[in-house]
Amino acid sequence: MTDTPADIRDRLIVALDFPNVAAAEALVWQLGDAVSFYKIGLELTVGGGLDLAADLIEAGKKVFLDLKMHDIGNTVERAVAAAAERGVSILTVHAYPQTMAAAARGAAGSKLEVLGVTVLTSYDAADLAAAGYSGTVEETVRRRAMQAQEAGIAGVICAPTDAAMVRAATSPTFQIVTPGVRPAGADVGDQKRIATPAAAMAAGANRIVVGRPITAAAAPAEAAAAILAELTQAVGETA
Ligand SMILES: O=C(O)c1cc(=O)[nH]c(=O)n1[C@@H]1O[C@H](COP(=O)(O)O)[C@@H](O)[C@H]1O
Repeated sequence: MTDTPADIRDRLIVALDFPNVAAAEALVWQLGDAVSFYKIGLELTVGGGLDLAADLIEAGKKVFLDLKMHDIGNTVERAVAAAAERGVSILTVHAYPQTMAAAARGAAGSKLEVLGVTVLTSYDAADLAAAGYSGTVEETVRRRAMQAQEAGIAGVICAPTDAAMVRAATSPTFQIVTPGVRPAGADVGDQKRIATPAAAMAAGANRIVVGRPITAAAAPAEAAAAILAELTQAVGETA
């Protein structure tokens, strides 16, 4: 079955990494109907993002609350349950087994998709080693993806360069969402494990997260349209 234009739109999640609601709303206004899914992360949450999440949901948009939770089980379970009540579509936790199991309990019976953050896209092998891990990036991502599936959460966040390996190691319904996406020639910034929107799709990602290539573009609506066109073509090629 091929994707409708609305399905393609839902595959692009725009990261609203802004310090306040006014700046985020200005971008949402500029992007209009072209974008249906927004991510509210740490910076905007501190800047009033939870109220904006409610407004976006009210306006018919989907919201990914990127809080990367990691705490004792009781705290995570209750915080995830509270997020589910807000009507957000996606919530992140760190991909530790105890945390993911608690998150699964908190989301039980709701429509909230909990995703485990495997290895940040700003990490390479040296960063992982410096954090005290002995396995390779690939081994760590694979283990965490399998533990996410075992814990019963919806899927993971991983780099687009990991997506094919995660897809092969997990069930077809397991959700793979990839940040670290850069259209060809775009500024890489602090990301280390990146790929283009088309490559992320071809590797098996369900959705991509894009921030600065849209939010810092001179013409954000045109940048989003170009990425959507690339996704449309990539989905057509993999169908
Ligand atoms: O959980 C995330 O969304 C996330 C995980 C990860 O490994 N890497 C990563 O970049 N992100 C988020 O994805 C977005 C990427 O933004 P850009 O690098 O500006 O496209 C940011 O909001 C990050 O917080």
